Amino acid sequence: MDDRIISANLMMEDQAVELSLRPRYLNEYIGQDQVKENLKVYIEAAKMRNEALDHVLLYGPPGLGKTTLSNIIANELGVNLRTTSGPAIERPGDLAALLTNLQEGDVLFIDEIHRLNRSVEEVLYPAMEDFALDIMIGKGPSARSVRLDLPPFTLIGATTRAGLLSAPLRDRFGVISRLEFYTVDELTFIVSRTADLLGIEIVGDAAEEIALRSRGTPRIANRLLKRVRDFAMVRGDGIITSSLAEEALKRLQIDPRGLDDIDYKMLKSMVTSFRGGPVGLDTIAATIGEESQTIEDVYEPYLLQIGFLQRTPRGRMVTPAAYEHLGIPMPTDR
Ligand SMILES: Nc1ncnc2c1ncn2[C@@H]1O[C@H](COP(=O)(O)OP(=O)(O)OP(=O)(O)O)[C@@H](O)[C@H]1O
Repeated sequence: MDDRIISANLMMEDQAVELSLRPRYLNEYIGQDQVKENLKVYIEAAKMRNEALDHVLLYGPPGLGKTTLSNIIANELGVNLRTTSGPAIERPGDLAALLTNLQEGDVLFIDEIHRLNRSVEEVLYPAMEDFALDIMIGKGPSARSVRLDLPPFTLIGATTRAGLLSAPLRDRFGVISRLEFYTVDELTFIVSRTADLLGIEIVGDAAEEIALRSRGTPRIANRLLKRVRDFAMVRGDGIITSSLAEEALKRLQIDPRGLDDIDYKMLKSMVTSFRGGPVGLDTIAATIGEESQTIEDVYEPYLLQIGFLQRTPRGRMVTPAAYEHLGIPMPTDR
């Protein structure tokens, strides 16, 4: 059989599993208590008034469950969800087509909303504010604009950092919620829940073992669980015990704090080439051959969270805790 067909099938299976793992209602969504409690009130109030929920901006590092939460909001409201992403909407007409296909109360989810281009963003302003679409007819001096009414809808935007949005766009969201990294207890719960749903037997402290190395991120926790399951099937009897989990995670080169080789590369190059900093983000990126934005969105937030990195006005600095974790003595004159 054609390799591409096999991998396409595998991808579809993977996606189907992913979808079935997604919690569908707020009470199944673990953690993010503050965000959840507030959303419960806003959703309830919108339902009581029979209105569309105000527009919601969700921000936070990737894999914390922004897409999952948007699905839940639509389910809780009992409306349809249309999903798209900033880079997928190339022209104003693409957005107009999406908006005119919405039904009253529907949720439009735009992932990576900070990547919308300017001309598309401008179509979004009146749509968000007045549920209206301004269409230009003709060109040059005879051009005129026609206003088209849209059904009331809820826009949910997701982004890794709220600061990446232009101010006029950010101001048009009535609800702005930041998703936080999950605690080890919450992640342990998520790992156990996923294991249950996938019929994986996991015993003792193995779920916590995986949670500890998941960088506060459910997506990583679920991914590690699946890889550890592979080891359990091939090297053991399919049951994930604590010692098997530890062994498998070691082989996956994930250290006890969840750091991977890129974190190491970054911290070590800061230590060896820049005496631990301060050093600018772009310099770090160039030194280790990664995109600045990837470092800022994916790697740095967790390193800041666990206190291995510090942001100062003069650049990033490696902290004493990170030196200790790396087993490298800190320069005394720093
Ligand atoms: N709060 C949560 N409670 C339970 N399971 C969760 C939670 N958040 C995420 N998950 C699980 O983690 C999986 C992976 O998360 P997923 O990749 O869907 O995050 P996401 O919503 O795409 O993140 P983002 O949009 O923030 O990048 C989900 O399929 C779901 O099973």
